[in-house]
Amino acid sequence: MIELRDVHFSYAGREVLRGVNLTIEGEEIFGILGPNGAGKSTLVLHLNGILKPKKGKVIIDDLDPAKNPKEVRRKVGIVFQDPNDQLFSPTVFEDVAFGPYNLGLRGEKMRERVLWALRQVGMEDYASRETKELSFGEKKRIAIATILAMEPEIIVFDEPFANLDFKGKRLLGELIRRMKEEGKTVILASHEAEYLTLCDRIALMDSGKVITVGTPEEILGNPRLLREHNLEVPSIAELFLSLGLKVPRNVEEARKILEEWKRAKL
Ligand SMILES: Nc1ncnc2c1ncn2[C@@H]1O[C@H](COP(=O)(O)OP(=O)(O)OP(=O)(O)O)[C@@H](O)[C@H]1O
Repeated sequence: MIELRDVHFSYAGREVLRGVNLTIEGEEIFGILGPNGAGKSTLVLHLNGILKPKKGKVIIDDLDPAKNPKEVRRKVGIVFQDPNDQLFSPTVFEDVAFGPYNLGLRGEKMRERVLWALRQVGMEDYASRETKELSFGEKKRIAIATILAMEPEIIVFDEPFANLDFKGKRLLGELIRRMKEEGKTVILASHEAEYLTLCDRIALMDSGKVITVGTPEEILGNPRLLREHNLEVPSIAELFLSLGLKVPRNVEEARKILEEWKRAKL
């Protein structure tokens, strides 16, 4: 369980988290939605002790990341917004192997883990490539693999879909759903509401505060609330709402809702 209790944080005296309260539990995909500068990345960096609250508390399964960063980092993996902050080895293999090596994996076991993680993001052919030569989107996928390779119970993605192509987005969406099925907690921070339709719950953040927490239907299906906080209404939400229909969470659900709607119209 992840709990944030009245978390305050300032950069050089400027308060950017102003009393954040949140509880995230068990197998769920939890979205943190907010405009640029809302404090999403700052909040995310509190989840494994990279940043420490100036006031308030973060608790991860009874552990305080500020006091037990090592234990917490085994549980919580964070995929940073910029992959250049995550990748530092000469080759892709070495970058992805860094985490498993530190967890004590060696030899064939480590190799298998690295190749498995690369497969999850569709990058299995990139193991021997030089990291610095990759495109931004390719780096982004490798950065995701470096975290997957450590098999954290809780995985946090900061703007994961930005700069990914169609295949990258599809694979990541499937991966996130699979991780939830495997019992993991997945946290997605984004300013783009359209990427959060797959969430079970979404916290809307603005100006360092959680404004409200709700289901995708409650948050994404509320264009007035989104616009009030300078967020774009997903076109799929706009379309379904204009037809008087529920906002779907994925293509299959959209198809079902439309089929029922067509049947009711006939
Ligand atoms: N290292 C830093 N030093 C000083 N101020 C910072 C630093 N990092 C972030 N800030 C400021 O803190 C506020 C919150 O930034 P943060 O990156 O957490 O927001 P965000 O919601 O993730 O934004 P975005 O959607 O643009 O990624 C912003 O006003 C930002 O300018």
